[in-house]
Amino acid sequence: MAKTSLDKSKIKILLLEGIHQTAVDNLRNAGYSNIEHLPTSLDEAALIEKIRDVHFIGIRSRTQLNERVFAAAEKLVAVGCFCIGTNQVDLDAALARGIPVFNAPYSNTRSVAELVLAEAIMLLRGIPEKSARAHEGGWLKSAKNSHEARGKTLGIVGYGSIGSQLSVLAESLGFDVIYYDVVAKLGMGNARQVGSLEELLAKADVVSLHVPDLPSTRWMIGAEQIACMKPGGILINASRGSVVVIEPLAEAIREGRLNGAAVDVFPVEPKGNDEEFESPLRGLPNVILTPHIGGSTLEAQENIGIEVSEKLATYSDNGTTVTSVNFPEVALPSHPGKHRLLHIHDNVPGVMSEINRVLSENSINIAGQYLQTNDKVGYVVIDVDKAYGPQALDALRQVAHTLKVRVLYSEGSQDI
Ligand SMILES: NC(=O)C1=CN([C@@H]2O[C@H](COP(=O)(O)OP(=O)(O)OC[C@H]3O[C@@H](n4cnc5c(N)ncnc54)[C@H](O)[C@@H]3O)[C@@H](O)[C@H]2O)C=CC1
Ligand SMILES: O=C(O)CCC(=O)C(=O)O
Repeated sequence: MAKTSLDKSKIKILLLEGIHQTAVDNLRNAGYSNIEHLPTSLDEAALIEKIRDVHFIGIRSRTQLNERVFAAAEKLVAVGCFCIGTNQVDLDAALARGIPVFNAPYSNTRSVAELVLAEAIMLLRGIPEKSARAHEGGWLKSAKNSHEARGKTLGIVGYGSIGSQLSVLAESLGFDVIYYDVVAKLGMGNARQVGSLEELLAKADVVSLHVPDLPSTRWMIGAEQIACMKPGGILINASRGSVVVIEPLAEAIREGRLNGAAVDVFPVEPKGNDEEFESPLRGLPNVILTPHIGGSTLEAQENIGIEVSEKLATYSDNGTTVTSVNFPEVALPSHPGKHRLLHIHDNVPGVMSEINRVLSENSINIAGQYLQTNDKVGYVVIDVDKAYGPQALDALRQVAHTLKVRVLYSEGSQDI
């Protein structure tokens, strides 16, 4: 009997952190029924236990997929980050096991930009403090430290998707926009790139951070940088908690050197809504603290659910890895009537000739072959006319430097 693929109902999908229902619906419509959908993240011990028989996992920013978790994930085929940032995933550990990681690079961009703009206006007017006082029965009617946005300088650090979207919205409200980025970028509208972080900090009334978590951005705003900011300046961080050293920021607010701050992301964030949030910023005047909700709008979450689940289903069904953040990108046609082999291996010389030797020795004629590599991994997809026999598959798995082999039969179901 011809070898048959693993039934889709046996492909186990684990979705954590309250990923939007659109993801579940989309995966079900694509034929995947074995879906566990949990509202929270899992701690490392629970995750290690659960991930052993999982083929696809979906997470947001809270779940840490580290080397120890990947080591336990014996059946894992792909990871979906239902967010922009992928710093919570050890991308090299995934790559070393032949596991592509996908994300949603644009779906919550607008949500973050809108929140930051609103916060800039609220902080320029001292609203957090005035509102808190009114809630307590006080009446802080005063124009002291209250400013229009018009004509103020907004300094954006990291002029990528969010930074540039914010730039457009802010300019339409009358901000003068300057930005600092390590890459030369064309400014939107009248926005101007400045040559250094120090220059931006010295010129901006409001500084907003939109860099990814990288070794080069870790703690990039500390005491020295805060001291470079304009007296009475405002700092907004909706990027990552590793970008700003919190204590000097708190001190600058306490001493009145800065007029306000909005912080959405923290060095340590509660693991769930039941855990207490602790921060030196708690209780400080004109400081907006939000629980990492920059991208948490219904619109963004709905779109992210669709986008990332589609990427997972497409990879599962036909091997396409386009937009993966750690993997060689291959765009594949559908393969009616063909049997598709996915071979993932260390990118070292000689692997392709070994694969082709095995195919030739087993009289397997190649109908299509698609190869991409990155500096660590090679990903080759081979379509053939007849089913791979167990002997050929075993030989392909034995090829030195093989990381993972999967077969997708033309019916669309697969052998994992
Ligand atoms: N608070 C929240 O809920 C959310 C937070 N984020 C965070 O925002 C970050 C930015 O998102 P996008 O704009 O989509 O990313 P992006 O990749 O489009 O833009 C990042 C920009 O930062 C620049 N950059 C990198 N290193 C830099 C450095 N040392 N100094 C100055 N610029 C530097 C890059 O060249 C790039 O232009 C994400 O990586 C994520 O961590 C994203 C979405 C939601
Ligand atoms: O929605 C989330 O959990 C995280 C949002 C975020 O920080 C991102 O998209 O990078």
